[in-house]
Amino acid sequence: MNVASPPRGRYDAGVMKYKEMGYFDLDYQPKQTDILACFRVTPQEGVDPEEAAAAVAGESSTATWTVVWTDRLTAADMYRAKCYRIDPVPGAPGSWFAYIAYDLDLFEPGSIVNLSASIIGNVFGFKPLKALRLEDMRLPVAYVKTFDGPATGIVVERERLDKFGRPLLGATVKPKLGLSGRNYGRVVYEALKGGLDFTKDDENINSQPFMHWRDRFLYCMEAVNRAQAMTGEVKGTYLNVSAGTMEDMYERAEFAKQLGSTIIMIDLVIGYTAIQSMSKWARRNDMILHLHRAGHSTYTRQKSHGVSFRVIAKWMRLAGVDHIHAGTVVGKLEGDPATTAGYYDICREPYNREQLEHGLFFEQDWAGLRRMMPVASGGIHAGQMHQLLTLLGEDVVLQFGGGTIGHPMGIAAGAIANRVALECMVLARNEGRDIMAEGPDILAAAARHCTPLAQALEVWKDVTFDYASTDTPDFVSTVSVS
Ligand SMILES: O=C(COP(=O)(O)O)[C@H](O)[C@H](O)COP(=O)(O)O
Ligand SMILES: [Mg+2]
Repeated sequence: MNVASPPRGRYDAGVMKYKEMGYFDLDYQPKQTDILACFRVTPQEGVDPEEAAAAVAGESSTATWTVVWTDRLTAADMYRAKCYRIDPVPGAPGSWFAYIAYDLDLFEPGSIVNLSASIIGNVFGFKPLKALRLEDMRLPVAYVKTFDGPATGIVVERERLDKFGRPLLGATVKPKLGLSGRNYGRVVYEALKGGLDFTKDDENINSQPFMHWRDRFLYCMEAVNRAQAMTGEVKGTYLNVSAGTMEDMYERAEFAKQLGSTIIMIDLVIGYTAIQSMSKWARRNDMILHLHRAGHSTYTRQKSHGVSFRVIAKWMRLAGVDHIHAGTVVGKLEGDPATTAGYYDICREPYNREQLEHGLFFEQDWAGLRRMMPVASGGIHAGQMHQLLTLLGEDVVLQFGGGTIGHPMGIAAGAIANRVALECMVLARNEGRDIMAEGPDILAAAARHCTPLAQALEVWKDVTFDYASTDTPDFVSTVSVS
């Protein structure tokens, strides 16, 4: 900001640089209880990066554009966020990583909405900045402990489903809009009978004229019950309870419970408060809570501006969802391998160490909060099973929508192909084989005894989504590679 005349005393009326108002202090040692944030700051031409970083600290905590004497009625020195470190972004001239510390007292306990109203409230529109991105946050244990976290978590989900030692398999019903309740239920039945553990509503299935929500829930649960009886396995279908009001969502969730569903689903676009409310409901009602991250790419995908998905994943673990879409790497949607590995760590580790190569700028102690099951979904098929298992590990739901329902011999055949591909790959891995190298051979060998798998491999053999990722970590490697 342009400041005309040199400042007088700290609390004299007038405009003063943010740096001089106390929002920039490279000597500040963050406290264990501070909330930390790393922003990628791209100032406008001619704006001092340190002043820009101080402005971010100021505008996301206590500051306004001019000195206000009422600061003196508060513990202003403590309440001011402080930029305590600033580094140029490697390979991106004109951008800086600014590390900012916030005192815990600035935030209401147990409220993502309050946290986000400060950290991403209005600072992203600040004129002296060309662009701003929230890269990562460190949430202190003292703050983590004010949230309940996931109601169910990975361990209890596996216990309830009685499924161990392999990824879970799912499918999004397609086409995503237009099916009647009865035809929709047929898709669910075929997919579950064929060998999937879960089917799911898509993000935009709520209660449309072609299929009201009660029709969908009734036909889906009939399909689940029949498939369970057929296979002797526990099955589920994520009933999307997202709706225009909380009252509607509660009504839908209650009906899902009444029908015996093990799992319900919500979309990220319902908002943080609604997500936390549904999490509390899920905890009270022993329900697994699936979150579709619908809408996230509008602000997560570009490196220079927005909020990284790793921050959203952290907020969602606090807010308490059990499943979260976290990317596939090999599928149709954005997903750099290193960045995606960082998201999966946030979901599944009890403690994240700082790992710049995965985009994790801070260590994060989850303080006993349960773990989220990451969901890999979007343009994946049986021919990628070795890559999926290697890249994503075992505690993950692999969801093949088109890759089940698009099978040339029908939905059940698509499900069989996926189940056989998964089981042969898990077996090969457990036998110590190098599945990344031998994957195609392992699948081909299994396909000799499984026509549906042979057909799936044939029809999708050339399908890859090989595009450059937009969101990759920027860091200087400290590991020397010889
Ligand atoms: O409908 C699908 C996938 O369908 P299909 O399996 O037919 O491609 C999901 O909405 C996306 O996976 C969401 O993406 P993300 O998981 O990245 O948020
Ligand atoms: Mg979808």
